[in-house]
Amino acid sequence: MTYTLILLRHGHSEWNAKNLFTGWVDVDLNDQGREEARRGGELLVEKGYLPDILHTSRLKRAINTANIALDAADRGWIDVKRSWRLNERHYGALQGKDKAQTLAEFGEEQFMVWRRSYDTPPPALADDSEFSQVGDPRYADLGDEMPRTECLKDVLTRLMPYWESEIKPDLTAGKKVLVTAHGNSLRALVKHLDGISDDDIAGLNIPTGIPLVYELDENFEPITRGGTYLDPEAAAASIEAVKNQGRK
Ligand SMILES: O=C(O)[C@@H](CO)OP(=O)(O)O
Repeated sequence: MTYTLILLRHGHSEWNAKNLFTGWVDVDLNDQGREEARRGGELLVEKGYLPDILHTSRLKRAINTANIALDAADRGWIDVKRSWRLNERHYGALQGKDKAQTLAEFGEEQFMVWRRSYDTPPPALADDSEFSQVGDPRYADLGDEMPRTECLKDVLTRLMPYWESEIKPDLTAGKKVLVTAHGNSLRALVKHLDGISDDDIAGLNIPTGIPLVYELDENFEPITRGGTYLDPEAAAASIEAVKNQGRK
């Protein structure tokens, strides 16, 4: 018995284009992102990976990526589950800040610790900031779990209960599961699936809009470590672009 899990990072957003830290700010896709999502859906058809169920975050760039991709695959009718546990990493006080300016102000080392270290979160975001999500009705059910900042380790901690209680049961039921989420929530999931060390995860980046397929064995371990991108060339180019954000 093998299980099929398809991971899809949302396409380019308005803030990816502006080079701003985004996190939980609910920014929409731009034209490039919508096109990436459509192409992602076409790839699902071309390579024969039609999902049976969708799991998304509660952020519109992931929701709209899924809608566009599934529409392109004539699969808009499948069941959907949404969870804040798939949201992007909360970027704390960096939300809304320019990546290039942050790099110039704090230097390469601190910039990369905030972006890619496993267990050092950025400073917390004040509740009265225009970029805070405190008081947003979509997170009314979170109570004390509402983050003000997160490192990747925090993301993994809040993601794992959802993986166990919602995604794994769908896989066990024999469904092809599509997860549309974010650069850092997918890095956390991939870290878990591939058993990547706390140090090595710093070097892993997820491209926008390109489906990444994991075939998992009965113990939910990848048959091919790292999974398979449905368009490997486009994935390699996009990974470079993500890596170099803030450096233009
Ligand atoms: O700004 C963000 O929320 C993330 C994803 O776009 O950026 P980074 O790749 O720098 O973690």
